Amino acid sequence: MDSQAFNSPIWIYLTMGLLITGGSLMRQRAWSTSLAFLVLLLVLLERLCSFWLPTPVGVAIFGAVFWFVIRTGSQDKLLPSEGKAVFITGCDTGFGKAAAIQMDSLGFQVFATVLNMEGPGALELQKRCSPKLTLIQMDMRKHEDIESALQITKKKLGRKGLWGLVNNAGICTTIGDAELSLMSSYRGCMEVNFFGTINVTKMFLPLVRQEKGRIVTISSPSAEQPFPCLAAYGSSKAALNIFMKTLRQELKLWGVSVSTILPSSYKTAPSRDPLYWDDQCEHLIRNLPPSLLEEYGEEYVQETKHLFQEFAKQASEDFSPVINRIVEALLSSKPNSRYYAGRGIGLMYFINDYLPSEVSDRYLQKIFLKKKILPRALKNSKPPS
Ligand SMILES: NC(=O)C1=CN([C@@H]2O[C@H](COP(=O)(O)OP(=O)(O)OC[C@H]3O[C@@H](n4cnc5c(N)ncnc54)[C@H](O)[C@@H]3O)[C@@H](O)[C@H]2O)C=CC1
Ligand SMILES: C[C@]12CC(=O)[C@H]3[C@@H](CCC4=CC(=O)CC[C@@]43C)[C@@H]1CC[C@@H]2C(=O)CO
Repeated sequence: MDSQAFNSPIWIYLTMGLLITGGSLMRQRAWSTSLAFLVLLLVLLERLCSFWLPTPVGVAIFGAVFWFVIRTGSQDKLLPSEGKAVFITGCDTGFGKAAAIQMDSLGFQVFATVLNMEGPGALELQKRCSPKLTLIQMDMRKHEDIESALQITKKKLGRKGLWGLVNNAGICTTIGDAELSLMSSYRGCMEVNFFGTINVTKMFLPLVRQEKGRIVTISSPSAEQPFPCLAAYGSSKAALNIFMKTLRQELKLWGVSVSTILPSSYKTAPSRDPLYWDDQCEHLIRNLPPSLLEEYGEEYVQETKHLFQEFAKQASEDFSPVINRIVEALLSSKPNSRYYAGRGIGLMYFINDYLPSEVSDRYLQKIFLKKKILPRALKNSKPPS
């Protein structure tokens, strides 16, 4: 093919279209026959745009139409919710409480666990939800609590199994550099986010297998991307992610679907409470080895806390993207293995998946914590070349 053939905008559109197609289909797992149809649509659309429109306008229209086709083409049908039993952890606050209320309103038989049966979250659930909802006290660090929750659930279900298990509960015990984070913080995150979640999953799996149901786990992009100062939390979620990916493969035989939800940043309990992070920061400074505190400096640790508290102010207060994804993962006729929930998450993953790590690392540092203070020991030394 001579070089003239490549001066047509077709190659720009086609490359862009296939890149968007590939990325979006991978995201949506829409491995449907629409691929051939979509490629033909790309070529036809390009001919129309390149004949009658200047390239930038043509690319813009082409991109908009293509995105619309992808978005509508990948919506699956939803199964009925009436009478389906769902067990959801961490309903005192945040996504868990909102999801329990939403699922109860959709007719699910909800088993909602809370840490504090007399807390405001539990009282709100009792007030707002139907009598079908069962509140259960459960600290997922305690095997006996999980066992008790399982017995209560089984007694209520009778001969029925469990359609859905929503692993929502999770904590972030510290915001700090990986080197500065205390081992107690690493263990605290692992105890709840990993060991607690897999213990609940293993104990409730027989009930879910009985219904050929769904397991939905709320993870975090910090499990897959190096968010600064979230090594303890991100590591625990990374361990959880690989557990769920493995489980998804192994449970196909049983007809059980396993999905992971990856939310962006939301103003739930941890982000709402600056005092929580003041305490975390004071605890860290009190417990750091003196030599390490000397090398980094207290002002460096305090800056991290202040930047995080500033970041938390811009977190979204509308939880509906997450709640809608949870319901979709429970009721879709073809649930995805992964769901992104929130603004900017697609771009974040595009940068992470397709651009050099230098770019994606810098992007994360820009969007999350724009640190300006250097560790004390570096202030007098030459910057690395
Ligand atoms: N808020 C956000 O920006 C994001 C949150 N997530 C994840 O969403 C999930 C829900 O968290 P949020 O609603 O944001 O925060 P949240 O703090 O409002 O809710 C966490 C829930 O977990 C429960 N919990 C904590 N320790 C527990 C334990 N030992 N046993 C049983 N339950 C326990 C709490 O009572 C609370 O109800 C978590 O897994 C979190 O990692 C993921 C990405 C973003
Ligand atoms: C840790 C926590 C939940 C998260 O996963 C977010 C984090 C703030 C920075 C983020 C931005 C994103 O776009 C993806 C999610 C996240 C890594 C949040 C700070 C407090 C949240 C928490 O404690 C959850 O239990």
